[in-house]
Amino acid sequence: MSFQNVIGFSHDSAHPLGVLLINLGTPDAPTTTAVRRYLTEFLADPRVIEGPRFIWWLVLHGFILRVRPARSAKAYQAVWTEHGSPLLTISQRQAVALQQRLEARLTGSVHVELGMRYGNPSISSALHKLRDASIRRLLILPLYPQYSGTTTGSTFDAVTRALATWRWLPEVRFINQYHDEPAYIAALVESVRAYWAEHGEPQRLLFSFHGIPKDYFLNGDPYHCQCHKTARLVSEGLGLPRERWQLSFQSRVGNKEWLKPYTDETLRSWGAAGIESTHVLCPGFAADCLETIEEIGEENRQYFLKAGGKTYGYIPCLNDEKAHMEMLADLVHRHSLGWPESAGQWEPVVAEGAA
Ligand SMILES: C=CC1=C(C)c2cc3[nH]c(cc4nc(cc5[nH]c(cc1n2)c(C)c5CCC(=O)O)C(CCC(=O)O)=C4C)c(C)c3C=C
Ligand SMILES: [Fe+2]
Ligand SMILES: [Fe+2]
Repeated sequence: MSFQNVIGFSHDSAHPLGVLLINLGTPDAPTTTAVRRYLTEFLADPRVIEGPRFIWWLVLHGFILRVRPARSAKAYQAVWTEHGSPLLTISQRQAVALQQRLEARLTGSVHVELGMRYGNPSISSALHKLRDASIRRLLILPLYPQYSGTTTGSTFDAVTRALATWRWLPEVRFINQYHDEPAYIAALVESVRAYWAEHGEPQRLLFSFHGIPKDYFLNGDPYHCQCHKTARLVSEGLGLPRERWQLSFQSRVGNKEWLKPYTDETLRSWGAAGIESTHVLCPGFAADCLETIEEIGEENRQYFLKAGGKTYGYIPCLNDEKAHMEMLADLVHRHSLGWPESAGQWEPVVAEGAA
C-alpha cells in the first residue's frame, strides 16, 4: 500500500480551516448510461441497502439496473437545467456562499469544498483540493439536517475511506445533524410564511421527508424521531394547530415496509376526504433535487388533484437563501471553536541522507 504524499506543504503560513460540504450526489447527465453508473454506486452501498450482499448483487445487476436507469433518466430529463442537475448547481452555489460568509465571520482563513457521496465531484477529489490548500483541520458538514445511517453514516464511511489513503491526516470534526437548530427551524418557518404571503394559507401543511426502510428505524436509526421533532418545531413556530399539519415519508423504493405514513397515500387520502388545499414542505432536503422538484412538485400534485383536491403548492427547499446560508455559516463557526492554538505546525528539516 502506498499513501498519498504531502508535497509542497507550506510551512510558513497559517493553515486554513478546511470545510467539506457534502450532499448525496446526482448523475453526470440525464441519460440512461450516466444514471446507471450513478445508481450502481448508490445502490451497492451497504448503508443504503442492508442485508446479504450476494443476493442483493444478483437482484441489483439482474433486475434493478436493467430497468430503473431508463425510468429515472426520464425523470431527470424533466428537472435538468441548462447548468445541469439542480442538486449539483444549488450545492455549488451553497459552497460559494458558505465560503464568503465564513470569510466574513472567522478570524483565520478558510477553504470550503463541495463533495458528493455518489458521483461527482467525488469526496476524494474535494479532499485532494483541501490537502493542496494545506489544511490541517477539517470540518465535515453533511447537508442532512436529520441523521440517518443511510446518508450521514454513509458520508462518514466515504470520508474516512478516502482519508485512509493519506500519509498525514488532518484533525477532523464531523457534524452529525442539525435537525433542531433554532436558526434552521426559523429559516423553515420564514420560508413557509413567505410562501403563504404570496399564495395564501392552505387547509393542511404536509412535511414530507425522504423515507428509509422501517427496520432501520427499529434497529436504532434516529432519523424518524429527528424528522418528527423538526416538523413539530416548525409547526409550533408557525402557530399551526395539530389538526392542520401532518408528517409523511416519500420516495419509497422496493416492496419492503418503509417509514409511514407514505406521502403519496396521505395526499390521495386528503384529496378523497374533501381537503381542498395543501402545501408540501420537504425540510430534510437542503437543496431542491429530483425527489422534491419532480416527485413532490409534479407527481404528488397529480395524486392530490386527481383524488379530488383543488389547490396544491410545493414550498421550495432552503437552497442558497440568505437565512439558510447564515445558519450553516453559524453552525460551522460554532463547530470550529475550541481547537487549541497549535495545529501541529512543524519545522522543515532536511532528513539525514535525503537529497
Ligand atoms: C433504495 C434506498 C434508498 C434510501 C434508503 C434512500 C435514503 C435517502 N435518500 C435521501 C436523499 C436523496 N435521495 C435521492 C435520490 C434517490 N434515492 C434513492 C434510494 C434511496 N434513498 C434512489 C434510487 C435515488 C435516485 C433517483 C431514483 O432513481 O429515484 C436524492 C436526489 C438525487 C438527485 O440527483 O437529485 C436525494 C437528495 C435521503 C435524505 C435519504 C434518507 C434519509
Ligand atoms: Fe434517496
Ligand atoms: Fe424518487
